[in-house]
Amino acid sequence: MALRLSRQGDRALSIKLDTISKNFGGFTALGNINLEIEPGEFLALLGPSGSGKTTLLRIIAGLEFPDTGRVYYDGDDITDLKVADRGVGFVFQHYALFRHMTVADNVAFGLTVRKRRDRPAKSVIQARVQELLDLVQLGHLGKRYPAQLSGGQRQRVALARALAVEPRLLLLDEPFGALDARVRKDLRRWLRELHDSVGLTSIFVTHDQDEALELADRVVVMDHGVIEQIDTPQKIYDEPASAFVFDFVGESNQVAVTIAGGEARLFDRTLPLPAGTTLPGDGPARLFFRPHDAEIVADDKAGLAATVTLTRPNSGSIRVEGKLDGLDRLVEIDVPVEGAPQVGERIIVRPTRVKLYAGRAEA
Ligand SMILES: Nc1ncnc2c1ncn2[C@@H]1O[C@H](COP(=O)(O)OP(=O)(O)OP(=O)(O)O)[C@@H](O)[C@H]1O
Repeated sequence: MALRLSRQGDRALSIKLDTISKNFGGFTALGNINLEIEPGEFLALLGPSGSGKTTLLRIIAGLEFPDTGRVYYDGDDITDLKVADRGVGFVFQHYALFRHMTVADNVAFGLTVRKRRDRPAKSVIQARVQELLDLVQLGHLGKRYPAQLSGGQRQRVALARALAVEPRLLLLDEPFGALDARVRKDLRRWLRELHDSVGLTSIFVTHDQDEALELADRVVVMDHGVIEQIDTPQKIYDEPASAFVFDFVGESNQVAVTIAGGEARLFDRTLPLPAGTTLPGDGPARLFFRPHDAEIVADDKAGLAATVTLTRPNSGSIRVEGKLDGLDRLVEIDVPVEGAPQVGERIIVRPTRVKLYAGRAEA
């Protein structure tokens, strides 16, 4: 079916945030945020609870106003424009459907509440609602009430409702947060397809790194009201810009070392590092590596000594957990099933790919 919605592709909005900050009382929720979003981009705002994601999304929407800085849509300064005048679609986790209205009436809501002169004819609204329900694959459920739907179906209705007003920008705040893992995964893939077929600009808030990495064209990693990194999912994972990003995105091991004279030192010896590793300046540093970027070697000078505390299957390999010698830290690595060590065995772990960041670990 040809979708009229697909015409929005050429209308997708570009957004620019210029030195946005926001305080609540004495607390800085956002500090000097600069961000440019391309038309048609699918952007994830990723960060731990309280990092400022929702506040930033609300400022982009016009539900909240920044203390300083400007917001531009397609180059126009709309910082002071009210939410109702911005033409934005929302899907929020707790933004429930109207219980007393059918699914079709819920989807039609944004159109039926328009002033008479802007309101499409009843037959046009009906056709549009049907088209949207087909788009979210609920074409046969228009007469049902929200209580008669599953959680995933309700979120799809919420999306159809958000799209009904032909937004140029879709904002989603943890829209699948309350759903079980399986449904979340299905809806995620489906949402990405929907974004591509409708062709709008979408911004998605999540604290789930898998969701951000799987869905987004680019990921904005936030912590304490500042942006730590803006990059493609691949780069966020492979080239984390800070210790925070390395730790927050993906599984990681961390060891405190000291950099001196172009070497990384642990206790009284030099730790051999993979060729090409970039070292920070002299002083305390944090060494990170991912569980799949390590191997077990025989040479006890070639890596970190540990005692195996646990082994378990992990999608085709064996996850080995060990306690590092002399450190109050566990290490986790993935090794081939063949020749995997036993609990209690002493092993030497050699990281094959590491990142080092200046500074000490937070307590
Ligand atoms: N209206 C408000 N009044 C006071 N403080 C607020 C207000 N809104 C947000 N905050 C504070 O600002 C900080 C950022 O909140 P925000 O909701 O943006 O974070 P978040 O990253 O979306 O977190 P979560 O994932 O838990 O939703 C938090 O410490 C929060 O308590």
